[in-house]
Amino acid sequence: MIAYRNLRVALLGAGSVGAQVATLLTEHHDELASRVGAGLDLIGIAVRDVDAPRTAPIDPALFTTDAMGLIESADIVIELMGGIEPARSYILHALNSGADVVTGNKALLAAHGPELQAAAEQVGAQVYYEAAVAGAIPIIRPLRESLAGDRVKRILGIVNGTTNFILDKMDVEGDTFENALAVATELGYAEADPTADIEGYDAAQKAAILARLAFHTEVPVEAVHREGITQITAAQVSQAQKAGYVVKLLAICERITDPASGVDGVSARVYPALIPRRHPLATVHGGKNAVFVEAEAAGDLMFYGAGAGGIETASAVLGDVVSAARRHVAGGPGVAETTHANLTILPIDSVSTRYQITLEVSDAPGVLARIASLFSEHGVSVEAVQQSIASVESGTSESSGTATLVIVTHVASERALSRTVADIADQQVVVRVESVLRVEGA
Ligand SMILES: NC(=O)C1=CN([C@@H]2O[C@H](COP(=O)(O)OP(=O)(O)OC[C@H]3O[C@@H](n4cnc5c(N)ncnc54)[C@H](O)[C@@H]3O)[C@@H](O)[C@H]2O)C=CC1
Ligand SMILES: N[C@@H](CC=O)C(=O)O
Ligand code: NA
Repeated sequence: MIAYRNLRVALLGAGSVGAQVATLLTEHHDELASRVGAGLDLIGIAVRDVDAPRTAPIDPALFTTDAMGLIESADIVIELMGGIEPARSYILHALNSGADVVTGNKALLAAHGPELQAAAEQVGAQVYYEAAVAGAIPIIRPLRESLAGDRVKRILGIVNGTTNFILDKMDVEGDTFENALAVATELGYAEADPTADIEGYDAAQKAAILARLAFHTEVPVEAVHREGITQITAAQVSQAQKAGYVVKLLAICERITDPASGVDGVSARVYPALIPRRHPLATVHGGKNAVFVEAEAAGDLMFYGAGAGGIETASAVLGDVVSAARRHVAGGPGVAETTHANLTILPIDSVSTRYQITLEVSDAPGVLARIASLFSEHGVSVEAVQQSIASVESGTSESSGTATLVIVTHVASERALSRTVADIADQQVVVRVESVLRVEGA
């Protein structure tokens, strides 16, 4: 039985996700009301242009350009415009007006999360953001609530649908980067400016959010080491395939100890990495995401599903709307988030992992031994060396007198590895360092 007054829901933005949220809120009205114990009435949608053509069947009377006025009449405000301003001002206005806020805006949360959380706490409101990381996949709630009694050791995530879609198309279909990006944009996966996806900014924002929740520590997005996928070539993808790996853009959040100083802290980083094809993350195809969590007591957990897409992400948004509405009905404070652990955020230099280094070298006696000795001088242990294939296959080795060496190391520190690579690059017998890729999940 519904005893509570109907709750007034305002939506800001009617793009890929917002339009789906509006449709589901309307179509599922009665079902949601019975789950919450109160009707959820969509009272308006703030847009830039009320007359713009829409693909979703939304009542045109809901559209308004008066976002501030709409916010002031709402119990729950859903922000799905993206970007920093005016989203930040609208959310602060909503919180100060006593409304709970639901958002999928990871850019804003990564840049201004502490400010929004403080504003919410001050007025006893709550900010919900399940859609901000890995779209439809429940990962914020599991980290904030289900794993609140455990100790997370490491998170290894494919958290950007656009880049996973592109790399997967290059791997499985041999598609070009440009074509795959165009399709990902058409499917509604990409950000308004896809640079955010392909240069790793979006994944870095998500890594900052995940690390904050996992390690109870503020992690500024600027402290997340970031590399995108624009340097990944078709040749690297195909070489990885031959060697039994797949290239994935990974977000890694990890408790580590700096090998030089012994300082304990947190590493948050995003880069394209090689993963063995047998690893569960290697089977994540298309726009799908997966977050692999290693916790002290729980062991390994994997969260998998749609990381992007309008209707899929709308599911996560609606879950948050239901949580916010239930809190209104039941009363009481929301779920507390703590950043009391205050761990040191360690730079990329403090990280240790495995590496694959591809070199073009003179095809002469003693070269391999010289390269191997440089690894050993820097304390980097070599696991495997392969004399490639690529230059021989293309018939260039005989004509150019060069060979390709693919070297995989055991776990080494980033510092030792970069010194090794710098020394290798200085050798006369080395024509060029073709690529240095980290190997994860092995
Ligand atoms: N598309 C996806 O798969 C996912 C998106 N998100 C996030 O959800 C949010 C929305 O994403 P999309 O729907 O894909 O973006 P979108 O670009 O399709 O839609 C945003 C809409 O907001 C409108 N808008 C922008 N500024 C406005 C303003 N000042 N006033 C009124 N309307 C304004 C735009 O005109 C556009 O219609 C973003 O923060 C995005 O990062 C999160 C997870 C997945
Ligand atoms: N652009 C993002 C959308 C979801 O967060 C992505 O591709 O994952
Ligand atoms: Na999510």
